[in-house]
Amino acid sequence: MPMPTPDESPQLSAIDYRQLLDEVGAFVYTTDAHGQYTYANQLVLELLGNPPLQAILGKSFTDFVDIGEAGATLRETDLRVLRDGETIAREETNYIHATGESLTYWSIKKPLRGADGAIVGMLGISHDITAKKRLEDKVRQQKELLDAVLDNIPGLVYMKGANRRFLYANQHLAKMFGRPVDQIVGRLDSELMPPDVADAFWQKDLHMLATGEHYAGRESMFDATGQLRQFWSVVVPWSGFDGMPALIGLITDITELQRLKDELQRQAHTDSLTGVANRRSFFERAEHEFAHSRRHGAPLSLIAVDVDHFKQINDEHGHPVGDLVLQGFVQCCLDQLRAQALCARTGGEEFCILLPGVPADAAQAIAERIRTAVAAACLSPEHPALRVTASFGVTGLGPADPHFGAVYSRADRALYTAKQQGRNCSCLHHASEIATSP
Ligand SMILES: Nc1nc2c(ncn2[C@@H]2O[C@H](COP(=O)(O)OP(=O)(O)OP(=O)(O)O)[C@@H](O)[C@H]2O)c(=O)[nH]1
Repeated sequence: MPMPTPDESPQLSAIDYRQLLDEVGAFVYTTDAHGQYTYANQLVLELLGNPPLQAILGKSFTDFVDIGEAGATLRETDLRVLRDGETIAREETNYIHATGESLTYWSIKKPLRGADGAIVGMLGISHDITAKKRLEDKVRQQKELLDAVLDNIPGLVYMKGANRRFLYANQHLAKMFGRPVDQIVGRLDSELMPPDVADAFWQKDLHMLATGEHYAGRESMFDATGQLRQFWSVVVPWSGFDGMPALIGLITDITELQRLKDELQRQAHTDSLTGVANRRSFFERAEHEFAHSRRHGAPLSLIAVDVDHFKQINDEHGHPVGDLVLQGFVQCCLDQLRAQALCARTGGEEFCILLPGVPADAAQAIAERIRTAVAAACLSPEHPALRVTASFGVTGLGPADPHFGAVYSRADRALYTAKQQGRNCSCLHHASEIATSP
């Protein structure tokens, strides 16, 4: 069917146009050059309180509706249209004092010109976008609220898509990467981390995306300042927007917690006065070394040491000096030992030195070296005349030793012999000697 030409289309009367304008769903009005109504559609009349059209002619919006200070802005805008001929399209929010309502419009105002081009009035079309605006405000507030929660929980939160790109990052994660959030969102994980690290994470991610399983585990990573940090990471698969799979991650920085745990563990294994291993830690490590030497047929020696007449030192110089002597004594021992040796305080003034890989004869030579160094040392600088000696019981692991306790007992007996022999000496008990003697 051929389309009618403009000339053939039915002519609309002024009344028809008015009815049409009442139906457009927007506020439509015209004013004269002074900003006073010359026409208003039904919606405008309803807004003004339903006066007849005749009653509003020659009057302006603010004659009907009190919008307080916003009235000045409104008049200023109208002036720009009526005086300067500008077309203005902008959002306007009017607080209606009578109802306490705040209404927001998207308003277009343009000058109406006469045949000579002079401005004779203004055409205004406004859409009520209050509901849309309220919805936007609500969404914005909810986003701000969510951001406040996610940025203030003490954790690194992110969302990553199945394409390896970050969909969300909170401020803590941004700080860890040393970049603003908008430089993280949309980026590939491999752009933010060393590729091998990103690939290792991605392997885990792939598994979760494929199986829907959750992940929880410890991870470590360098932060933006180059510090190695420890994390507890929990990752949960999510079906995502429009069914696009994604992963939600919550990472807790446990660096400090781990440091405290390590420190507590160190303290639990260390003698607080001398800084060497304590008795419990010594026996744990000794059992381990015993088993290792057995398996590999490697030598293992033990030196049991006791400071001579230590009670006398305490009695003559006081307990604090006794403490200093113990610390100085340990330093003397350590100075003579290699890193593989384990020096431990097993009692008040009793020490043990475990020597993995060292045969008994060589262990006695080490004991002698320590003994000579201790006897020559000044262990308490405030008492230069104070001389300290120690006795040493030495033994090596024997084929018949059923457990480390047997080695320890033999070293202890060797130490007793050294004490019996007048102190400040070392005594070696070979495993074979003990096996043959009752
Ligand atoms: N200053 C100090 N003294 C300690 C500590 N632990 C134990 N002692 C003291 O060490 C002394 C050990 O004395 P004894 O077991 O009689 O041995 P000794 O005097 O060294 O004599 P012999 O071993 O036979 O040469 C005691 O006086 C304990 O009070 C400590 O941490 N600091």
